[in-house]
Amino acid sequence: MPLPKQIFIAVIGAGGVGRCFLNQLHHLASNLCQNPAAPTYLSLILLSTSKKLLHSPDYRSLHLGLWEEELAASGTPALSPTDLADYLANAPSKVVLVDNTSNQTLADAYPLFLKKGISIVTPNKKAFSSSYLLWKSIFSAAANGSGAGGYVFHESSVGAGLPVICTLKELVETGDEVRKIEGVFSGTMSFLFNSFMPVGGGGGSFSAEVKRAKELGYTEPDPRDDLNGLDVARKLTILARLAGLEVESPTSFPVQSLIPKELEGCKSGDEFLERLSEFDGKMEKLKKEAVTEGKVVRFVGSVDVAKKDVKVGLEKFDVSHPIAALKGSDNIISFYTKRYGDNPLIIQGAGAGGEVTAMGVTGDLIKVLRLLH
Ligand SMILES: NC(=O)C1=CN([C@@H]2O[C@H](COP(=O)(O)OP(=O)(O)OC[C@H]3O[C@@H](n4cnc5c(N)ncnc54)[C@H](OP(=O)(O)O)[C@@H]3O)[C@@H](O)[C@H]2O)C=CC1
Ligand SMILES: N[C@@H](CC=O)C(=O)O
Ligand code: NA
Repeated sequence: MPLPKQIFIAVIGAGGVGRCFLNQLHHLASNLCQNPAAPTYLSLILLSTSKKLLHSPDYRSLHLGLWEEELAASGTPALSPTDLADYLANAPSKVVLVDNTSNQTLADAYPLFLKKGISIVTPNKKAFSSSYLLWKSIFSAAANGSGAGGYVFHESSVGAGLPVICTLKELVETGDEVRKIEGVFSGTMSFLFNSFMPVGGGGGSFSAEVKRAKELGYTEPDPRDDLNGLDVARKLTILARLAGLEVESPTSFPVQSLIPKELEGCKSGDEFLERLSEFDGKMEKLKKEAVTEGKVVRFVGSVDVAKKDVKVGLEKFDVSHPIAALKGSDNIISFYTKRYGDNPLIIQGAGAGGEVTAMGVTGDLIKVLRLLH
């Protein structure tokens, strides 16, 4: 009978994605500990939001079924990344940190966690799409880079749970030549244009659809980060880097913003959402122009690897184009490579939402658990 293995899990962020991840973790933990061939005990030792912290000073497992009540009752504030790294590095077995936030300070500390042997799984794009220096520091510290530290996986940082990053990595690692990546990379933008400007006419007002996208959990915590194009620019930065381009930052190439000039000074996302309807007329005009030409408008992006060209913005499409036919929060990502020739490898499906994003995070956790065995 093999010895049971224990892995400690620390989860930061319990919002739309974090909440779904915790449910999936509960399911996974129950299954793994019952595996008679190789039982693994996943112990949740820390759970934190920006204001509250639940943690186990003696590394005993917290109750996965009761996290919500216990976190709500906690009066302890969150730990700084340095204190968090010290606490996790002292755990008596391997640790996986699950970052379900969009926090930049935490992302900046990934090299520190990895060097201490802590593995990371995350849907947070910030670490992989900020400076190229941070990208290099992460992968030179990680065991699945050129370092000796923990493992790092971030499938849900592009296309939510869709297998986008693992596919691109396999194309590259098996010696294919990736020439161009293009498509719809934002669940929010896809939802907005599919519902505001559907093929066949109709659709709600643009500002009402933005509010709906937020309610459905598709947007970033602040929806302006979607509408300014930066979320798509971050995803393309990640894909371009994986395809071999040294993209310096998500602002080092052309990105079209849909934020009206007059609203650039809004103090909060809520103020922005309140005032957005003042600009619905502008979006209606865009819709009318496209309809007159028998087309629809969609928010797309592309990486041309040979030309080292990355761009993000609005484009018009014939109503018969596959991009015009997308539904809901669907992403569509086409990889043009030497091996696939003129018929690209295409990945399509929901590109935002708590459950599908958490699936990518839980899938990454399973990959780390296999490597830690
Ligand atoms: N939603 C989606 O469809 C997708 C999301 N993602 C990514 O997943 C991540 C989470 O998104 P989502 O769940 O929608 O966002 P939410 O805003 O719903 O949740 C964010 C969570 O992170 C917590 N948090 C923020 N800052 C900190 C901090 N400094 N320390 C501890 N906790 C913190 C928040 O706590 P508090 O409430 O106290 O602020 C909250 O619990 C983001 O990086 C997003 O880009 C990726 C793909 C798809
Ligand atoms: N806000 C993002 C969430 C996933 O990355 C999107 O809408 O695609
Ligand atoms: Na993905």
